[in-house]
Amino acid sequence: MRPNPLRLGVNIDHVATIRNARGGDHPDPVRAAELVASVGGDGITAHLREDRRHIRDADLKRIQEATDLPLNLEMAATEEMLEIALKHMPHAACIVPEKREERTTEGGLDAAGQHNTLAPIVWKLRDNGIRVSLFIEADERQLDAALRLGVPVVEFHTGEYAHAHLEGDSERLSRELKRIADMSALAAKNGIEPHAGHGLTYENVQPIAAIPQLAELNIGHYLVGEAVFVGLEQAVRHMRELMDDAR
Ligand SMILES: CC(=O)[C@@H](O)[C@H](O)COP(=O)(O)O
Ligand SMILES: NCC(=O)COP(=O)(O)O
Repeated sequence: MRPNPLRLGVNIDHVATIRNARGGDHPDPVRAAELVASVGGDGITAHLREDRRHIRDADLKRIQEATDLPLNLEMAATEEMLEIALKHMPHAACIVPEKREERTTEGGLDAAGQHNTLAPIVWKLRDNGIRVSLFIEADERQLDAALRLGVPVVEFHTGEYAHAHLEGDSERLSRELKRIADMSALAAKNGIEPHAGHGLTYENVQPIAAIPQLAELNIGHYLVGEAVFVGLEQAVRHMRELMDDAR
């Protein structure tokens, strides 16, 4: 069986982090989105955090106007974010868990424990034609909950996998990889399109990219960091090559 094509969504949040460090307008995440489009990235991901620590409201419209690439808006499950999503109508909305004090998204969304909170938000987005995705751990209980919510897409949080790789813990790494592979197969079998992302790098991306059912990887922090040394275009191109080789 030939695996599905694997899309690369580039998360440009941390271009905005650098911009915000000085309060001006440089570097502009919109310019990053244009560069991603020019080198064949498949989509732009942007997380409008409740505390606006990187992407800001005004960036969304500017990103949408600057490129034709589909925008995947990462958002917390709140009324405020729902309203913003409905105003901007991104191609996709990925519901993520959010804690103000966290350094980054530390785990997956508890879709199983929050069905009643998530359901009206998921349905409202879906009824307005936005492709809804849930950012969850690769775990059967969470996948079941995603099925019950009727979402077309889940994105598996690869943070634990990335930590295991960083720490050189090969046993944990194999375990994490297996659960992402198993849950990707189960999602696809049940008609949900599996995506993955968080903490992916040149060094750890290939085993994930080789999972045949995965349709999209969303990668940001590492690419923006690497862009400091080689430029964003080259960083995206190289990531794309590694993903294609792994396929
Ligand atoms: C949900 C997720 O994983 C992304 O939004 C990404 O990591 C954004 O960066 P921060 O988590 O650092 O805000
Ligand atoms: N959903 C994951 C994402 O968009 C990118 O995460 P990271 O590569 O910035 O860790």
